[in-house]
Amino acid sequence: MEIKAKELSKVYGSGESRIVAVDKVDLEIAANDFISIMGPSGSGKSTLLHLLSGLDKPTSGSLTYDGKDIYGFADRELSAFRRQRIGFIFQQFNLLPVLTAKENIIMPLLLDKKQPDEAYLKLLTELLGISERLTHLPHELSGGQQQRVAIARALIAQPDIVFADEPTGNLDSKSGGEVMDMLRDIWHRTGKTLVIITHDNRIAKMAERQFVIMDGVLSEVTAR
Ligand SMILES: Nc1ncnc2c1ncn2[C@@H]1O[C@H](COP(=O)(O)OP(=O)(O)OP(=O)(O)O)[C@@H](O)[C@H]1O
Repeated sequence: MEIKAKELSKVYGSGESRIVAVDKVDLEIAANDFISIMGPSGSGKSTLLHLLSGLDKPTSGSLTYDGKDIYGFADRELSAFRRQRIGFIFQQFNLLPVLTAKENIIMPLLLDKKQPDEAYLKLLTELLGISERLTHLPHELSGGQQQRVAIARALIAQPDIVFADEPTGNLDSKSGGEVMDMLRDIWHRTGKTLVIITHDNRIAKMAERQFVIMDGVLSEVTAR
């Protein structure tokens, strides 16, 4: 899937309190890209991620997925598109506390009344080292294990692209490193597009294409 953002901007407030959180971002993401976006706190990382993934609408500019303007979709169509084509990984894991690891993983499919492909579920959970933990509740798992469950959930519907918002932000450096190694391994094996935002330079450097964002202005730092 090819994603094209043209002059994408998000402005909050007006007058003295006007903030340009994302400033005319042009970005082309090819299928199979592994992209990192690094920037300090308040630079616009989360806002850009929300715009790129259709979670939020821009003030101006356009965004297409394989030529389709996703902001032109009706709300329900956009939600279904996001569930089926886009995976999300959050800093806070966002697992449902009353569901087991397996139930959390397959939740996106159940919302679309689909059954999981058991072979794919097995492959994913083995790759992520959580196959022995599937009947556990989130609070019975370590932070790193919870994030690995969240990664399986992001991938279960076989999306084209995965967005990760500070995926290691809540982990110590050892489990953060493991989570990043697994994400990179899965990216290699599946060829999905992966976009990670981070303020950690070591994580940013693991990506194939590296970007920085400052005051909402995005620039690529890798030579292509
Ligand atoms: N809903 C909102 N209303 C007003 N201003 C906002 C809103 N959301 C974000 N902002 C402002 O937009 C700018 C970019 O915020 P954003 O959350 O995208 O930064 P970030 O790089 O993700 O920061 P962090 O690393 O701290 O999460 C900041 O100045 C922030 O205060």
